[in-house]
Amino acid sequence: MATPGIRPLVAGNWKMNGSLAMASALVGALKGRQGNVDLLVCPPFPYLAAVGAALAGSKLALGAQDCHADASGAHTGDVAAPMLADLGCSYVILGHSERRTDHGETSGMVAAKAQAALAAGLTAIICVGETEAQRNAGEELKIVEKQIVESVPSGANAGNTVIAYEPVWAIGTGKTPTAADVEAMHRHIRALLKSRVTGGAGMRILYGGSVKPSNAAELMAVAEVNGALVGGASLKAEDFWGIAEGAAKSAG
Ligand SMILES: O=C(CO)COP(=O)(O)O
Repeated sequence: MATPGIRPLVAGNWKMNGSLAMASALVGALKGRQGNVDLLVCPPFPYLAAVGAALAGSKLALGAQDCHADASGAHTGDVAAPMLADLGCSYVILGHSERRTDHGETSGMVAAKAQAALAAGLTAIICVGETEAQRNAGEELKIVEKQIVESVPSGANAGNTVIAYEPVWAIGTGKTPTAADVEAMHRHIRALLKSRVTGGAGMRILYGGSVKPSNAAELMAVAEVNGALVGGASLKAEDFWGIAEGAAKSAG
């Protein structure tokens, strides 16, 4: 079992993909399924309401991919955390490396967004991860530690916050770290959470980056891996479910 007592979470980050028709087909195929892992889908903002309605009565949770740090106001094009809660979201992904790169999000901004998410009653999935150059320089533990220290807000606990370790070089590339490298990073994150965060021993730490059905069981069995944040493979019901089954094996 990856961490005794922690139920795995398998989360699908659809990123900027899909259509209304695709969303409804995907959710229709997943909706009746449940196992001994928690399942979450995070569609783009425009599809949240429709996906939320389609998921009603199912065990699948709904999440968004970003929120603003303010609860309301003059921020054209942005979306506030209470709006997401209003739509039935229970999670929001924050600080994904694509947002850190595309929108210049700093860890300080991520912490402010996470604070807003927690205030709205959402669970924040805070993403961290090193670039290939940082790993080649042997700096990955230090980089991720700094991101966690600066991105996780005060008030975070095992019930309202999830950490997702996503090495940037593994996202969408088909490359994954070795199980030993994943374990070293997740153990480092666990030690950090235990020393800094209330209930850090029980906080979920997800792995993300090129997770697919064929590698899910191995990755999910690694010590201190408590589920997956899945990109490309979350767009196909059978692949996403295959990953959930891989995670369920590690759940015991
Ligand atoms: O960025 C990711 C999830 O947030 C991972 O994406 P892929 O699973 O497509 O590598």
